[in-house]
This record gives sequence, C-alpha cells and structure tokens, in this order.
Amino acid sequence: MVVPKIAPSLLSGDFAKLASECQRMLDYGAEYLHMGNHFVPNLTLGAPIIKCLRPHVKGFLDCHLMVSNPEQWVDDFANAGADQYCFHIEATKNAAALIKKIHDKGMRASIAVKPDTPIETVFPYGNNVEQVLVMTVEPGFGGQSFMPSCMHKVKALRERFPELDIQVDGGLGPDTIDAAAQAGANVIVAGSSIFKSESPKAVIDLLRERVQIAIDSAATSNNN
Ligand SMILES: O=C(CO)[C@H](O)[C@H](O)COP(=O)(O)O
Repeated sequence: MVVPKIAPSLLSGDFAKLASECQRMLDYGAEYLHMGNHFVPNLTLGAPIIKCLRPHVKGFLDCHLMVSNPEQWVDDFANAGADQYCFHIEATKNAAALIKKIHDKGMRASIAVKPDTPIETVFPYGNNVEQVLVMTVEPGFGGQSFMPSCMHKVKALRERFPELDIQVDGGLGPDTIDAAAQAGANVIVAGSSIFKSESPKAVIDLLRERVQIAIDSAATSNNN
C-alpha cells in the first residue's frame, strides 16, 4: 500500500539559507525535499547545489529536472547525491533507456507529465519507475493555481498502478489537497502553502492527514 509523503518545494524557500531551510522542513516532518529546474539546455542551479547541500541535509532529495535533455544530467545528479531523478516524458525520445540509466546510478526514477500531455504516454513505464509526477500547473513558477482538470490523469494512473507513488505538483495546499488525494495522489509537492504559512508544520501535517484519509477510504471501498 502507498503511504503519504509531503515534499516542500524549495523553490519557495529562502535561497540564501538553503541548507537550514531544508533542515527546517525535515524538522517539521517532511518526507521529501523537492527541487525543480527549468526547461533550459543548461542548469545554473543544478547538481552543484545538490552537492553543496548533501553533506548538511540527511533527508530525501527529490529532483525534478524540467530540462530539455534529461539524459545529460543523470551522472552529475547521482554523483552529487540526489535520491530521486524525475524527468519529463516530453523531453526524451527513449524513456526506457533513461530509466535504466537512472537506476544504474542508484537513484529512484520518476516521470513527469505536463498538464496538456496525455497520461497514456507514461503507461508503458508505470511498472518500471518508482514514481509518476502529474504536474497540476505549467512547470516553471511557484504560486500558480491548481488545475483540477488534471485529476482524471491521477485517477487513471491509480487505477492501473495501485502501488505506484503518484506525485502532484502545483497549487497544492489545504484548499486543494482533497481533490488530489481522492483522485489517488500520495506524494504532495507544496511550495507557497507551506513556506508562506505561519505554521508550516500544521500545513504539512494537514496535507499528510488528508492523503492518509483518502488512502484508507479507497482501501475500505476496495474491500467491500
Ligand atoms: O516546480 C514547481 C513549479 O514548476 C513548484 O514546485 C511548484 O509549482 C510548487 O509551488 P506552489 O506550491 O507554490 O504551486
């Protein structure tokens, strides 16, 4: 059975004190630390940042590569100490080979899909990756509005892959968590709702609790 995992997006953190921001989120109980990079051919904030953070941060480093050539960065991120390497299905011509490369380097593999990309594009790989990320905003910026229109993709994935980690990213917070959790998402990336809250721990706890309620409810329905 899948379990809830809450992943504060460091995009919304204070870059001048990134290591202590990571530790603060871990102290609040976050399971993952989520970092994104954009659809560009080079990475300014890439593996070097992970390498600097790794000795100071014991938590799970979840790296979402919004890049045009994801094959290029696997070695660098693995060597820097990333735990999970998430690439976009739209950005590769050979997802199977890329997944193998990520696994060979000892990282968990995750595939991301943009809001307009059909979820069927990742079905062939659902049993070969540890996670699928369904973007619920256009990749790029924090603080955008959650797109409920993406939830049918989460539902379709959960029906086919009951044990898969399904991550959602974009506009997640107390007002939107139920839609995502009830659709079947169990890994929740949240930037603004956590970092801008006066009580980030309360938000993390609430997100996790809502995901657990949805998981328990789905299990009860399946048993009846
Ligand atoms: O990768 C991202 C955008 O591409 C961010 O992780 C994501 O949007 C989270 O920010 P917020 O919770 O504020 O929407």
